[in-house]
Amino acid sequence: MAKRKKTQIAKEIANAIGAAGKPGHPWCEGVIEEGESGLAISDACPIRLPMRPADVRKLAEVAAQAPYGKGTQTIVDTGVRDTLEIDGGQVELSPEFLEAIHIAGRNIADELQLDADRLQFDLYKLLIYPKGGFFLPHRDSEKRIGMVATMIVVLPSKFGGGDLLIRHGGRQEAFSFPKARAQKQSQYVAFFADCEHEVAKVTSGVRVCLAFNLILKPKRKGSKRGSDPAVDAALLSQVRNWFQHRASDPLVFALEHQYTEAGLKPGYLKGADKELHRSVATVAESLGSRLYFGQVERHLCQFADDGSFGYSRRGNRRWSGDYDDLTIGESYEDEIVIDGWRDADGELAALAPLGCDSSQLISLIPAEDWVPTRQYYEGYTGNAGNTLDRWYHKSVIVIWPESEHFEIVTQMGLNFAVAELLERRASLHQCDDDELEQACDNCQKLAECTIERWPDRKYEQNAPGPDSQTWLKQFAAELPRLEELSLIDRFLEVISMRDWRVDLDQFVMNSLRCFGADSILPLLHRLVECEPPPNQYGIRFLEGLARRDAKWLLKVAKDKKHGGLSRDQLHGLLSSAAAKLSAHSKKLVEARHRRGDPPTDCWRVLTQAIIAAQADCFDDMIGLQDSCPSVFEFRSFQVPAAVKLRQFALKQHDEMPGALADWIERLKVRLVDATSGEPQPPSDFRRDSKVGCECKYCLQLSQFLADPTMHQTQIPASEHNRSHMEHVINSQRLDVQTKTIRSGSPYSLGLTKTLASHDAAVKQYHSDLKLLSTLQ
Ligand SMILES: O=C(O)CCC(=O)C(=O)O
Ligand SMILES: [Fe+2]
Repeated sequence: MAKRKKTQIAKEIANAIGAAGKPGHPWCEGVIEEGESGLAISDACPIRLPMRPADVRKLAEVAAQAPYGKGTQTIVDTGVRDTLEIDGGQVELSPEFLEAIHIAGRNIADELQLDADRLQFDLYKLLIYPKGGFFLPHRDSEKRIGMVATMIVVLPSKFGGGDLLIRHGGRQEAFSFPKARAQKQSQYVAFFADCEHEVAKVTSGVRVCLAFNLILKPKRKGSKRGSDPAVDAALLSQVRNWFQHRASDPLVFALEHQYTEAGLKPGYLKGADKELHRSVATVAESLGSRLYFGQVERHLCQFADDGSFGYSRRGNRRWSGDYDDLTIGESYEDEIVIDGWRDADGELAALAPLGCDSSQLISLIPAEDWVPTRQYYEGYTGNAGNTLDRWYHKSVIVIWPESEHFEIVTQMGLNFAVAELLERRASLHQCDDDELEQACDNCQKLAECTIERWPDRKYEQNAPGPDSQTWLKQFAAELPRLEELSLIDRFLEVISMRDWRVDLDQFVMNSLRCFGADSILPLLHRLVECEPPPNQYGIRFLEGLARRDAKWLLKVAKDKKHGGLSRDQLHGLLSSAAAKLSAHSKKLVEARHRRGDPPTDCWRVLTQAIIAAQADCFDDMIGLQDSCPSVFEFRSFQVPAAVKLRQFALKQHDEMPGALADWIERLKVRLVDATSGEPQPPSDFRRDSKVGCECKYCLQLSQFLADPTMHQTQIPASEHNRSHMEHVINSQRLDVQTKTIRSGSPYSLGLTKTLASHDAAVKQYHSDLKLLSTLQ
C-alpha cells in the first residue's frame, strides 16, 4: 500500500463503511430553551434581540467580512460567501444562555451518539447575514483537533430566505428556523463535520447566528503517549451511522499485515495498520464501543471456468494450472468467521467464533485483491465441478457498540452465552458495592439476549444435539436467581412458542422460591394452558400437554412443600394439565390420521404427579384409559403403566388410591379371561376361510381352507391372478404358504396350510400369563 497521509486512511475507511452501510441522519435540530437571549459584544455593548437592520449597521464597526477556507488558505470572496462575522472570543454569552446551550448539548450528544461528558461547545463566530447574504455549499474544515460537528444557533430576528441546507450520503434537509424568524426562540441545528451545507440567500431582514465548534475532548485515562486525540469526523459519522442501522453487526476492519495471535497488539502494529488502529480506536472510544482484535478466515466458493465449461470431456481442453486464467462467476458460498480474539490491549479475550458477512468487512485493499492462503480448483467433470475454493486469512480490528455486547455474545453461540452468564453470576459476590448494580444489569441483559435467541425445538428434527439440553437446562435453572420477574415472564412466553423439550424442573422450583407462589402461579397456568403454534402449513402437530410440563408438575408435586404452592393451587395446575391431556387424547381417537406421538408417556408422568399430590382428577385419568383404548393400548401400555403406578403410589403414600386398585382389578379380570385355557392346535386341516373376496380364484382358495382333509393344493392362474391371491393371503393373515409352480400354462399357485394362527395364539397366551403375573 502506498504511503498515505494519516487522515487519508481514516477517510478511506469512512468511505468503505459508507459504501456498505445505509446512510443515516448525521444532524439534528432543536430550540434553545431560553426566553431572553442575553448576549453582548466584548466591550459590554449588549446586542438587542430581535435585531433590526439599523442595529446591523452599528455592528459593522466590530464585524468584518467573513472569509472562507479553501484548502489551507482562507480568502474573502463575496461570490462564495457574503456574511459579516464577529470572532467568538469577542462575544459574551449570559450564564442563562450558556446553560441553555449546555442543555441543548445533552440532546445533541444523545442524537448524534457522542459522549456527552466529553463534548465541548466552542463559540467560533457570530455571523450576521444582511439582506443578500449567503454561503455556497462547503464543508467546515477541522478548525481544532477533535472537532466532530458544527452547531448553528439562529437567534430571533425577522428575516426571509436564509435556509440552511445540509447534505450527507444522498440525503438533504433544509432548515428554515421558523421560530427564530417569528422572533420567538433561538433554534439550533447540529451536524457532523463531513456534511456538506450551504446558506441560501437572505431575501429580507437580517439573519443572525452563532456558530459553535463541537469538540470531543480526549478521554482522560492516564496519558497515553503519542496518542492523537483527533477524531476524524467522517469516520466517526460513518461508524455512528452504521451502528444506528446495523447495531448488532460488528464492523470488521482488515489489517494490511498479517499478525500472529500473540503479535496482535496495539504496540506491534506495522505501517498503515498503526494509523488504521489509531483512527478506529479513537472513534470506538468516542462512541463508547468495544474494540477487539481477531483473526478472520474467509472461505469463498465460486463458479470458475478454465475455458472448458460447456465442452465435452473429450474436448482435450486442459486447465493450464494458472489460477489467473480462470474466469470467475457467481459465489456459492462466502463464509467469514472471526476467532482468535484479543482485547483492546492485545490480551486474550474469552470470546467464541463469530460469523459475519462480507458487508461488515471493511478493507482498504479491495477484497478481490486479497491473496488466498490456499485455493483449490475443480474443473469441469460433466456433472459437477467448475468451482474454485479459496481461503483467506486476515488479522482484523472489530468494534461493536457496548449496548450490543451481549447480543453479540449470543451470536457466538448460546452455549457460549450461557457459560458466560453462569460465570458472571458466580463472580457477582466478588463485586464491590458500586460495581454490583452494573454487574447485575449485565447479567440480566445477557439473559435477555439469550432468551430472544432461544433455539426452536418444537420438532425433533431441528433440535440441537443432546448436550444442548444440559446448558439450556442450566440457563433455565439460573434465570430465577437474577431476580427479575419480567425475564421469567418473557422466558415462559418464548418457551411456550418454541421449546417443547427443555427441562424446566429446577427452573420452576427456583422461580417459586425466588418470587413466591402468587407471582409465579399465573405464569405457570399460562404455560400449561398455552396453545401450541401451528407449523408453516397451519397444522398443529404439537397438541395436548407438553411432557416438559408434566415433568415439572411431578417435581413440584413430589416436593414436600410443593415449592410453596398451596394444595389447592397445585391441584388447580394439575387439573388444567389433566384436562388438556384428555381433550387431546379424545381428539386422537376421533382423528383418522394420528399426528405426533400418543400422549402415553405424558399420561404416566402426569398421573404420578396427581398421585403424589393426591389430587381429585386421578379418577379422570383412569377413566381416560377406558375411553381411549386405541391411544392407551391394553397390553403394551395399560398393564405396565398400572404396575408402575402401583409401585409409585406405595412408595409415596404406602397405599393405593381406590381408583387405581379398581383399575388394576379390571385389568386382571381381562387377563384372567384371556388366559382361561391354553389354545389347542386344530384337530384337522380346517382353517379360517374368510378371504373377503368373491372372485373365482379366491373362491377356490376359500374352499381349500375350509376343507378338513386337504393339506396342499395348486390353483392354475395367470400371473396377475396369482399375485392377487397372494395379496389376499397376506392381508387376511391366512394360515397358508404360497409357491409358484412353473409348469403348465398358465403356471399355478401352490398352497400349503400352516399353523401360524395357532402359534401366534400360544405366544399371546404365554405373554398374557406373564402380564397377569406382573399384576398379582
Ligand atoms: O449560517 C449558517 O447557518 C451556516 C454557517 C456556516 O456554514 C459556516 O459558518 O461555516
Ligand atoms: Fe459551514
